[in-house]
Amino acid sequence: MSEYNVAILGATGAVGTRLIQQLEQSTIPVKSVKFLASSRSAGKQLKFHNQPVTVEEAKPESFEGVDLVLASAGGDVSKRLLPEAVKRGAVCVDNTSAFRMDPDVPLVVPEVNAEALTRHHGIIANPNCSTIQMVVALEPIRKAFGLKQVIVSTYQAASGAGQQAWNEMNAQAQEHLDGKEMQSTIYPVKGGAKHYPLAFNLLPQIDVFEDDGYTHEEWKMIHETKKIMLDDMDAPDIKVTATCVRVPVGIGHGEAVYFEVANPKEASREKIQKVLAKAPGVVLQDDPDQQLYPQPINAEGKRETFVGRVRGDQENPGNYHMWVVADNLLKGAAWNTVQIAEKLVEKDLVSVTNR
Ligand SMILES: NC(=O)C1=CN([C@@H]2O[C@H](COP(=O)(O)OP(=O)(O)OC[C@H]3O[C@@H](n4cnc5c(N)ncnc54)[C@H](OP(=O)(O)O)[C@@H]3O)[C@@H](O)[C@H]2O)C=CC1
Ligand SMILES: N[C@@H](CC(=O)OP(=O)(O)O)C(=O)O
Repeated sequence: MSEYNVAILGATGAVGTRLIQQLEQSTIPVKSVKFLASSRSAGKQLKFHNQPVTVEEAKPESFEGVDLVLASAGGDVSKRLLPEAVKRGAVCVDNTSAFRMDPDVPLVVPEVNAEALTRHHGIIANPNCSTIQMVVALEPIRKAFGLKQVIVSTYQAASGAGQQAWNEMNAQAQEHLDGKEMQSTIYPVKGGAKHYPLAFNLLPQIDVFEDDGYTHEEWKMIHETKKIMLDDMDAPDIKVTATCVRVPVGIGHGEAVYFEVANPKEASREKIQKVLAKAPGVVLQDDPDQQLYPQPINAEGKRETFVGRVRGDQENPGNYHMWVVADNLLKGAAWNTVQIAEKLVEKDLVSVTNR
C-alpha cells in the first residue's frame, strides 16, 4: 500500500491544530508530515504522534515532494500557494472558500457526493462549515422524499471566526463579568469598518455584506448547498435561503432548518426520523419526553452531525422543522477535510493525472 507525504498548511490555527489531530486518527498511511504556517510561526514546535515537528514558513518550494496538502490558512494563501502545490504534483484538499464555486473543483461532503472526487484536477474544496452539517442532515431526506425548499437560520459559534476571534470573545466575557468595558477588535468581520462585542450578544452578520443585503456567509450557504446536493444529478432545483447569526458559544454551530419535501404524501415526522436514524454521519437525538435534543456542548469533539426537534409545520402540510448541530471545527472543517483525503486514498485518487 502507498504511503503519503502530507503537508498541513495553516497548521497552527484553530482548524490546523485539529487537522493534525484528525490526520493522526485517520486511516491515511502517512510517510512524512510537514507543518506550514506564516513566518510568524516558523520555528515553533508542534507534535505529530508525539514526535516534535518544526513549523516552516509556507512557500511554493515547501510543496516539493509532497503528495497531499490539507490547507486551512485563509483564502488568499490558498489562491497563491495551492496552484504551486498542484504544479509540483500534490493533491490539495482546501478548507477555505477560495475555489469552492470553481466549476472544475469538486465541492465535497463525503456522505453526500463522494463520487464528485473522481473529477478532481488537483484541488478539492471543503465546503463552508454551516453548509456541511446542513447537507449531511438534508441529503437523506432529499433521497427519501425529495426536497423543494430550505429556509435555515444559523447560530454559529465564536470559533468559526478563527482562534484570535474566539480568544477575544472569551476575554470579553471576563471583562463584562469584571464590570469593565468589552474590547472589540474582530467581530463581526476581521478588518471590517466596525466592531461589536460578541460576549453576551448576538451578531446577525457573518462575513461581509453583498449588495442585495445578504451576507457572504448566507450567499455561501445558498450556492454551496445547490452545488453539493444537485451536483451530477438531474434533480430539480431546490430553493434555499439563509440567515446567519454569530452567537457567544465557543464550539458547535446550531441550525434551525425549515424544509418542504417534494412528495408530501410519502413523508411524515416518524418517517423522517427513521430515515435520519439510519443516515451516514447523522446521530438522531430526538425525544421530547426525555428532553433529548442536540446541543453544541455535547457535539464538541465529535465527528457526527446531530439532529433533533423534527416536527411537521402546523400550518403547511409537507413542511417540516429540524434542529441540527455539529462541531464546526471538526465536521465543519478538519474532519470533513481529512474524511475527503481518506476517500481520495481509498479510491486511489492521490495523483494529479487530469491537471
Ligand atoms: N470549512 C469551513 O467552513 C471552515 C473554514 N475555515 C477556513 O479555514 C481557514 C483557517 O481558519 P482558522 O483555523 O479558523 O483560522 P486561524 O486564524 O485560527 O488560523 C489561521 C492559520 O493560517 C496561517 N496563516 C495565516 N497567514 C498565513 C500566510 N500568509 N502564510 C501561511 N500561513 C498563514 C496561520 O499561521 P500563523 O499562526 O503563523 O499566523 C494559522 O496557521 C480560513 O480560511 C477559514 O475561512 C475555518 C473554519 C471553518
Ligand atoms: N464562516 C464560518 C467559518 C469560515 O471560515 O467559513 P468559510 O470557510 O466559508 O469562509 C464561521 O465564521 O463560522
